[in-house]
Amino acid sequence: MPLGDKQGWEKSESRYCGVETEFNDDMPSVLTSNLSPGFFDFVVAPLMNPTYRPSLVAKDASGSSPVLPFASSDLVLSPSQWSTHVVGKISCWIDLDAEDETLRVDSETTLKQEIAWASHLSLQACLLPSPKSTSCANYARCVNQILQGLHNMQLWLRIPLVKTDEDAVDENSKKIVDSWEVWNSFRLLCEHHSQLSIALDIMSSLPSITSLGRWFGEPVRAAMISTDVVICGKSLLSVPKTESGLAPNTSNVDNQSVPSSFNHLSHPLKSYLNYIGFLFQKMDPVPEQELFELGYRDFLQSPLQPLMDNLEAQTYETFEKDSMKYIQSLVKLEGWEDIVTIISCDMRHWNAPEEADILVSELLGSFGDNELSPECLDGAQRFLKRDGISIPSSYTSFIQPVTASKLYNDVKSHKDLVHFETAYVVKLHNIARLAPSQPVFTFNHPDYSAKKSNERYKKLCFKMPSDAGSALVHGFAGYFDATLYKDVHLGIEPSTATPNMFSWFSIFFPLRTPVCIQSGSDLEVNFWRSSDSSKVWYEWCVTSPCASAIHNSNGRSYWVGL
Ligand SMILES: C[S@@+](CC[C@H](N)C(=O)[O-])C[C@H]1O[C@@H](n2cnc3c(N)ncnc32)[C@H](O)[C@@H]1O
Repeated sequence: MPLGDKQGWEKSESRYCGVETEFNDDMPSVLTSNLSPGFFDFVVAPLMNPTYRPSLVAKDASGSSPVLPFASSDLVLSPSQWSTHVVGKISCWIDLDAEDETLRVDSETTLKQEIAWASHLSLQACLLPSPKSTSCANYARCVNQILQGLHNMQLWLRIPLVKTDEDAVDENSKKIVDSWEVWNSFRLLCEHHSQLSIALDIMSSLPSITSLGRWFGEPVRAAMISTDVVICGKSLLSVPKTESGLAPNTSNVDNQSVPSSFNHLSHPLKSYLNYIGFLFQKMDPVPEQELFELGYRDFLQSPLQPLMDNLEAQTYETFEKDSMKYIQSLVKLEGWEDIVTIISCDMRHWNAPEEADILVSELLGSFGDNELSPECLDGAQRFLKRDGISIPSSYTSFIQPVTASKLYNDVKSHKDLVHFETAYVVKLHNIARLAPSQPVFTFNHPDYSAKKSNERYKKLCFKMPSDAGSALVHGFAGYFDATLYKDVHLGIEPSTATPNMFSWFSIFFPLRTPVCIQSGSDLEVNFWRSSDSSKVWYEWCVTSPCASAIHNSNGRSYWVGL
C-alpha cells in the first residue's frame, strides 16, 4: 500500500516502498512473499543469475557461446506485473572500469544483456550498481550508449550518500569522499540524460545538512534504506523525502537483531516497513493551498505580458481567488458603485481631469518589474499630486543560484537557443537553493529624479557555504518584494514571503551550460535590464568561477513588449 494512502494526502504525494531481494528464478513466489496486501509495493530483483560470466560460458565447436538459461522466463509474470511490481537490479559484480580486461569486457556484455532483457520485460526502471570509484568513464560511456536507444525505462544509478570532510581527502586515492562528485561526473559524461536518475543509498551516518540540501535539486527517484541503519526498539532513522520511492535494502538483514516480538509477523521486514510508514504518516499533510499548486510544480510557464496583451477573464478570476493579496491592498468596495468611474485606456497616455492623492496599481510580475510596472507608472505619475503617494511605493527583484536538473532538462528538451534565453514562471519544487537570495533591481514610485532611467546593471557575488561540497548551478530562481506603503510589504522572496499567497510563482533564468561551483568559492553573476523603443529585456551571465555566454543579447530570444 503506498505510504501516502491516508486522508489529506494527495495521490501524487504517495511514496512507494519496495524491497531488495536475492536472485530467485521463481519470480511468482518472490512477488507472493513480498507483495501480499499490507507488504511492499514492488521488488528490486536481480534479473540474471549472479554466477553468470560471459567469458566462462563454454564455447561450442563453432566457437560461439550457446545461450544459457541464466534468467527466468518472461512468461512467468504478466507484462503488467513485470512493469508495476519489478525494478530490475543489474548485477553488482560488474565493473566497467576494472584494470582486468576480462572483467571489464564481461561487465560490458552483461550490462547490455541485462538492460536489453529488462526492456523486453517493459520494466519501469533498473537499478545500476554504484560506480566502484570516482573514475568511471567507461561505465558512463556504456550507460550513455544504452540511454541513446532506451524507450521509456529509467536507469537509477545507485549512489551511496557519503561526504567525508575535505581534510580527509587523499589526493592519490580513488576512494569516494563526496559521492555527489561521482554522480556529477557520471551525468555530465551522459549529457544530463533525462532517463538517468539516482537511487540514494542512505548510510548509518549522514553528511552535513548543508551538503544534503544539494540532492533536493537532483533527480533522486529512490532512497535505499539498509536495515542496519535502523536501531530496533529505539528512536529510529530519518527518512528523506524522495521523488517516487523508498526502497529498503534487505541484503544485510541480520535476523538475530530483529526483536523476538516481531517473529510472529509474516514478513521479516514488516516492522521496518511499518516504521517507515509511521514516519511518513507523521509528516504534516500538504496544506490546502499547496494541494491547489501540486499540478504546477516544476512546470515551466511563459510570463504574462499584461501591458502588451489583454488577459483572459479566467486569468483575472484566478488572481481574485488570492485572498491574501487582496487583504494586503484592500479597498472596501461596498457602496462605491456611484463614486468609481472606470476608464479603459493606457495609463501612459490618459489625461486626468485632476491630480490624484493616491495612485494604486498592481502591475507586478514574479520578478517585480518584469511586467513593466516602472514604464507604466512613469507614465501615470503625471496625474499624481506632487505630495501624492504611490501604492506600491517600491519593489525589488531578487535572485539566487539553484540546482534544478528537472527544469534544466525541460528547457534542454526544446533543443534550441531561444528556450535557454527565456525566463519562466514556475512553482519551484525539485530544486536546491545554493545560497541566500540577493537584491537585483529596485524601483521607487513616484520618482522625480532628473536622470531617471529604467535600465539597470547589477553584479552579484554569491559565496557558497564551505561545508556543502561542490554543486551544479542550472540557473537562477527569481523573486520580488514590494513595499506597498510604509512598513506594509507583499512579496515572494522566500525569507520574507507573504504567507498563503499563490498569485505569483517564482521566475527561473536558465543557464545554457550549467556551472560547477566548489564549496566555499564565489559565484559572480551579472544581470542587466535593457530597453529600446518597443521592448524591455534582461541579459544575464556568470563571470566566475568561469565565464558563461551572455544570455539573451539584445533581447533576441525573450523580451517584454512596451
Ligand atoms: C496583474 S493585472 C492586475 C489586475 C487587478 N488590478 C488585480 O489586482 O487583480 C495588471 C492589469 O493592469 C493592466 N495594465 C497593464 N499596463 C497598463 C497600462 N499601461 N495602462 C492601463 N492598464 C494597464 C492590465 O491590462 C491588467 O489588467
